[in-house]
This record gives sequence, structure tokens and C-alpha cells, in this order.
Amino acid sequence: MRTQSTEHTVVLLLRQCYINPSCQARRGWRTISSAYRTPLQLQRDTFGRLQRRTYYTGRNEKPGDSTTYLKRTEDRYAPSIFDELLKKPIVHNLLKKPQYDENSKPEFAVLGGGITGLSTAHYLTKNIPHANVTIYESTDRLGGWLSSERVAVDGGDIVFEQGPRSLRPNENGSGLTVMELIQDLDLQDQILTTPKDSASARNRYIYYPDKLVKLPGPGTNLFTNLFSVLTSPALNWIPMALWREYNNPGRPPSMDDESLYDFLLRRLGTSEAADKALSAGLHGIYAGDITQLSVKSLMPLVWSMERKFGSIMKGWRELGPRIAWKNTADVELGVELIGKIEPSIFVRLSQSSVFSFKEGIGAIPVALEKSLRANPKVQFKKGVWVKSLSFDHETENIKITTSENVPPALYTKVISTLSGPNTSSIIPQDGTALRSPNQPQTHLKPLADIHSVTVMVVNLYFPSTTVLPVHGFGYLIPRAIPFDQNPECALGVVFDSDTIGNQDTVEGTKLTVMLGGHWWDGMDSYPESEEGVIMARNVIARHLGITDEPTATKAGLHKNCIPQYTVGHEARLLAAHDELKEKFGGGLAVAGNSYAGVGLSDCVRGARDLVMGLAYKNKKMTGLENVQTHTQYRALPAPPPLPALKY
Ligand SMILES: C=Cc1c2[nH]c(c1C)Cc1[nH]c(c(CCC(=O)O)c1C)Cc1[nH]c(c(C)c1CCC(=O)O)Cc1[nH]c(c(C)c1C=C)C2
Repeated sequence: MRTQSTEHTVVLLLRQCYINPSCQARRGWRTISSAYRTPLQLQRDTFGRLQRRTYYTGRNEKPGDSTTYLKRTEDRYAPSIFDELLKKPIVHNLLKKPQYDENSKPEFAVLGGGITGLSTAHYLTKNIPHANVTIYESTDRLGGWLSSERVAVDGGDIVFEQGPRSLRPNENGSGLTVMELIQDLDLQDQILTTPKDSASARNRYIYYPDKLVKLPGPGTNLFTNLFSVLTSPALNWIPMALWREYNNPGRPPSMDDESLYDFLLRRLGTSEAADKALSAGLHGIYAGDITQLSVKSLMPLVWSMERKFGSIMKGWRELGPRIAWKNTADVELGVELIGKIEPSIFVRLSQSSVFSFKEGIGAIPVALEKSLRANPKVQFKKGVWVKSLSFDHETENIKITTSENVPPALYTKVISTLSGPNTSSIIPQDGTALRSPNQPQTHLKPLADIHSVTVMVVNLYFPSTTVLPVHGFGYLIPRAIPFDQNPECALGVVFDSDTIGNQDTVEGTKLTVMLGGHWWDGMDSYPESEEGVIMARNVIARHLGITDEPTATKAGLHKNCIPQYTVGHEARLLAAHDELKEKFGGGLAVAGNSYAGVGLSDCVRGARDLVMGLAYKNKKMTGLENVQTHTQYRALPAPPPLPALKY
């Protein structure tokens, strides 16, 4: 009873912060767009410390009064642009204008039955309930890259994950979208959370050059953090690099994008940051090459901070701890969703570092499939692959030819959740060519150019609970690791049994070794499963000293599973957007991990954004409308920390 009322208080507070016009937090929303403020001014106080004194120009907050005022930062005035920003999504939702007339019979085709395809179908049935939806999946399995399997071992069973294994809760647009989906699918009873003070939340390691180095973080005391930064060869570049970042000039105005490697070299004046540390982080998310990945697409926040403040550290200093630099689209979605999520889900997830489900992350696609199958408007076509797709000028619909021996089908709208290259390959140049993996067509060329990497995921289970020398999330391997320490091209190792508890019915230690990624680019053959297990065992024997025999193993090769947002990614998407509009008259849209985020929550959010846009804004959306909005940021008050609640 007590918990319930605390939850309600927290959520009510949060809702207020976003919605109530008299809320202090809302009143504090401000822009640092140069059109609305003069440059920040620094002054010394009586003790000689630098103080921030910022002055804003804008309309007086009194309704109807448009006189110019000058106000100090500390007064937390809201220039009118924030009211506009806040009103927009709320008004938009109240007045949302359905684009598909209830008497019309829209036919949607969703290409791909992975998490994006299933979520797209879910949001279509939710927002355009009279539409027919057909889901085409070329394999016999739904869920795509998400794959959780319960495996029998001595004395019980355990869950092995071959794809993503956990979700990180956040109060941004994508985090709230996942919470809403969990609520839609009634999955709350299956949630498993990991506390923020657990070993896995506090301890993250990199392996360099021949041992595990714990990354500094809030869970460790200041002295220990400082000691490791000053003494470890993996981290001792940090102090000088920070000094140079602060003092180095901002980039030239003509520079539109660059690799993360070049960015770090330019800003920090050393390649050590990229070679020894950040390349490891990118291995853990993209399994990608830091010299190729785009800073603009992967780190839009630091990219825009550099543009605005000349230096990221200067930006943080100027904004101060009370102000967060937030993505506009994210905030708008947050405003829309915050009031819709049940307090019990919101609070429980917000209090955790990561979460999953009793049956693993695969619980999401399983629940999506179950709910879609219960809907007579939804049809699944498993084992059917789309050979070609073209614009039918007569009906202004999209014509799909498939591997089924039936005449081509016509759809009002096709949403391809296939990878960029696969979407491009089904678009014939002359209207007759068929999809062929060996001869990709060149239409939608910018999408064909989105390259992906292949990862081998090896799960290992040991009945002993004491095999690990340290506990934590796991470790990542940077690009600078000497070859003799990593001939297997491992990217990192996850300590699954430390990360998500209560999935397995027996005790033991579960690890996942990830191999390949960009190291395997250009390879024409890959290790077999047995070889993968041997390679993974060699990695953990060398790095962790684990020589025990695992009693359960599973190795899976995931070809082209993680798209790489390389330099020029944004420009490619903009070009693809124009081509989609021009050649398909808005009949074809795209969504999925090739475009705006490779994570599970990014995919769900991308599906939702697209369907909400189609349903209530514009039927002709391509799915690439928001490419640039994720690089637009505003300064907003940092949200207050949530009170510690017991669950
Ligand atoms: C299974 C292979 C994957 C690798 N990257 C991703 C997957 C699915 C995608 C990914 N991984 C992470 C994120 C960031 C999400 C976030 O929490 O903000 C994304 C988009 C982080 C992450 N990295 C690893 C884990 C276990 C997580 C947590 C999320 C998840 O469960 O996937 C470990 C890891 N992932 C990869 C490698 C090579 C690796 C190494 C230890 C590739």
C-alpha cells in the first residue's frame, strides 16, 4: 500500500514536470539557441570563483505579454519557445488527425519478422485497427536477431541468449517506448531487474594489454578511480587528453562528419583514447571499427556540443549540473509517453541498471507474435521471401512479387524492416529483375551502401559458481590489444550470470564470448560452431584463467547482424529519403537497425515513430524524416534523481 502511494507520488511529480505549466522544472526549460540568448558570461564572485551569469531574451512568461525581458539564469525563467515545444506534442495528441479514413481498407505489408517488423505490425493494429497487415518473413522463425533458448543442464535448465540479453531503462523516448510496449503486451509479471548497486552495474572492465582493468565509475571510491587513471597504461592518457580537449579549438564550419577515431585524435591530441579505451566500447555496441564509424551518427550529443561550445568540456562547464543537453525529438516523445506508463512499471524499471524477462529478451517477440496472431486483421507469411517490389502506376500501390507461386500482391503501403542492402536488392532497375543475393540491384544505392558486420556469439555454462576471478558486467577488448593476446579476434566477454539473475533453475556461471565483428570484414568463410567454442574457451583461458570444461555450450554465427553507421551515414539516409519519395510516391517506408540506432529499444521506437507518423501526420512518410532531428539538442533542466524505492 505504502509502495503504491510512493510510486504514484513519483510519477505524478514526473508528469507535472513535463505537463503542468506551473511546474518549476517546466518553467526552467530553456534553449541555448543563439537566437534566444546572448552568449554566456562568466564573472568572478567575491571568493574569486568563476560564476555563470547567463542572460536570456524572449517573451515575458505572462500569457499574452510579448515584451522583451532580460532574465538571469538563476531565475529559471522559461522563454516562450519551451511552451511551444511542450504544447506541441500535447496538442498534437489531443488533435491528432487520423490519416486513414475508417471506411477505407488500407493494406499494409511489413517486410521482415524481426523485432522491428513485429513492433511495426503491433503499432499498426493499435493505431489503424481497420487496416489489414501482412508480415513477410523469409525464414521459419520470428524475432530475428533476438533469440533466447532454454537449455537443459544437470539438475535444471538455463537460458542462453544469442542476441541482446538485457535492456537498459532510461527515461528518454526509446526507453519509455519499451516500457509502453511491455505494458501493451502485459509482460510486467515476467520482468527481472538488476539493481543499480549490483556488481554488474558497478564493475566494467577492459582487457589491456594483458589483464583486466576496471573502468573508473561512480560505484568506486574517488581515490581508487584516481589511482587507476594515473597508473594504468590503459587509462593514464586521460588527464592530458582532457586538458587538450578543453583547450583545442572547435572544428572548422565546413566539416560535416568524421570518424570517431579522427574526432578523438583531433580533440584529445592522442590516439590512445581511441586505441586503448573507446574502441572497446564500440566493440561492445557495434562490434565495429572506430576508424570507420561516424561520430555524427553515433555521438550526436558530443558532435553538437563541439559545434555549440567549441569543446565538450567547455559545454559541460557552461551548462552546469542542473542543465541537461537533450535531444528535441526524445523530449517530445517523453512528454507524450510519460503519462501513459503505469507507475509500477516505470518506477520498478527506473530503479534498475538493466532488465530482462524470465524467459529472456525473446519474451518480447514471443508476446508480440501471440498478440498479433489473435488479431484476424493480421496475416503471417513465414518462409516466404519477397523477390521484388515496384510502384504500380495504374493503382498507385506497391506491387510485391514473392517466392510463393501466386500473382503479385498490391499494397497501399509497404514497410521494409529488412537491412538497407536487402531493401535495395528487391528494387528492380527495370521493373522485372528479381532479388538475388549475389547481384544486388543499385536502386536505393545509399541503402545498399550500409555495411554490416558478422558476429559469432558463444554461450558457455559451468556448474561451478566460483570460476570467475572477478565479478561484474564483463569485459571488452580494445583495438590496441597485442595480437598474441587475442588471435581469436574476440570483441568481449559478458558475465551473464552476474548480469541477470533468476532466469535459471540451477546455480552456475554463464558467460558469452563475442568473436569477429569488423575484424572479420572481407572474410569469405567463418568458423564452424565447434571451432567457435574452442576459440571462446581459449579466450577465457588466456584472459580469465578459466580452464574448466563447460557442461553446456552454444555457438551461433550471425551474418551481417550489426549495421555500421560509418562516416557519411546521415547524408546517405537523406539521399535515400529523397529517392523513396521520388520513386515510390510515399508507398514504401523503411525502419529497423540500419537507420537510427542498432539497439532493441531504438528499433521499437523507430517502428512506433513511423507508424504514429503514418497514422496521424502523413501517409507518405518514408521513415527517414527524423534523420536530422536526432542531432538537434536543447538545454533543459536535468531531471531530479528518483527517490530510492524498495521493491
Ligand atoms: C549480441 C551482440 C550485440 C552486440 N552489440 C549489440 C548486440 C545485440 C547491440 C548493443 N549492445 C549494447 C548496446 C547499447 C545498449 C545500451 O545499453 O545502451 C547495443 C545497442 C550494450 C551491450 N553490449 C554487450 C551487452 C551485453 C550489452 C547490453 C545490451 C545487450 O544485452 O545487448 C556486450 C557485447 N555486445 C556485443 C559485443 C561484441 C559485446 C561484447 C562483450 C555486440
